[in-house]
Amino acid sequence: MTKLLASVTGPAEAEIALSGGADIIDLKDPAEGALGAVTPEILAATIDVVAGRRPVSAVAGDLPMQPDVVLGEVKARRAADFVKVGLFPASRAERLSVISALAEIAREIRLVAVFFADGDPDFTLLGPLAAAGFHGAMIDTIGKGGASKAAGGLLAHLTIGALAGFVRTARDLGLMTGLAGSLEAPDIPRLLVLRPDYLGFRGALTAGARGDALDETKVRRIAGLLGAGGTPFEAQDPGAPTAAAPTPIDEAARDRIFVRDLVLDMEIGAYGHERGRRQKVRFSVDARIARIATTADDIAEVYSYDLITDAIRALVEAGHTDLVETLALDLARTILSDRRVFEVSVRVEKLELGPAAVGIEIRRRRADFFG
Ligand SMILES: O=C[C@H](O)COP(=O)(O)O
Repeated sequence: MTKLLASVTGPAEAEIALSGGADIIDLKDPAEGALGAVTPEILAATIDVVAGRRPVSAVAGDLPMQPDVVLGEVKARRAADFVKVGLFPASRAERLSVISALAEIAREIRLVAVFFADGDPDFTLLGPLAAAGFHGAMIDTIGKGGASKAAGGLLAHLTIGALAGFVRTARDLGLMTGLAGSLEAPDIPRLLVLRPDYLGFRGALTAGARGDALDETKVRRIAGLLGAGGTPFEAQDPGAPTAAAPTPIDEAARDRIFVRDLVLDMEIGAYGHERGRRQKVRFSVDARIARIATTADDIAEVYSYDLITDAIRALVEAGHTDLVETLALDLARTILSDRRVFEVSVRVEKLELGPAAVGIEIRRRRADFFG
């Protein structure tokens, strides 16, 4: 299950984060920048208060990409369970020099590299990070609050497809994965689809601005959304299938979320002439969900069509697919992995093969994939 990383300023906020249900206590000074570090003394005091109840991570600071500087700051925080090291904008050679300098301590200190979605992220560095012995890799944003908040968080800078590629590659390399960057409640179900090891929050957990104190109610709400797998409606779904035999659909208890006629260019087809080029494919998806409560006005509580378009785009960006059948099944499986969705129809049409659109339409229920 995807865990909640909560960035706190010290022992007092660590207690609030723990009471609210955070899984990882992450030390950070928001006044000092995206990865503003707390002092080793505050780190020690927080580790004392947390007392092993949860892992404690610490950021090394907003640092220049100079090996000696980074190495020194990381070593000063070796008491933490994880130390997060930012890969700030710099040349590839400079970033690589920092990564290889850290290899000497990667056996004794669990290192997590932080890419910045708005800071020239270079995911080809995932291989060198794994080779250097890093424990994990995550994405965050440098811009926080104010004007940059208006510019949006993580999803304003990287597509779901790019994030899916990051999580997949990092996981294949054996790295723990995390995503963060001015995340808000509605982002949670969209990112849970990617199954990162954790999502990181600060701004969404405070009473107001990012520098304000942590608010336990807000931590609890975000923890609840993560713990529910982004599926707060599950308990209200009276007709959720539990056995292999399909239950009859109670039409009155269902609502419908749809995406119609989304046309994207993608690599698809089993013929030689279809390889190495993109062609237009039209997607239409109709998802049956538990009836939405008449009081629901919070996007975080409602299954969103964003989840459908995200799933389509992630599959399209994942690379060549031979068959529309495979594509339709993968899409149906992804959409039904959200427990709020009871049944889905997926239509995939290739638009450039002849005078007519050709393709497939399938209808599946949760029990078809998940028993
Ligand atoms: O590591 C996670 C960050 O502290 C996230 O902070 P933010 O949600 O304010 O961008």
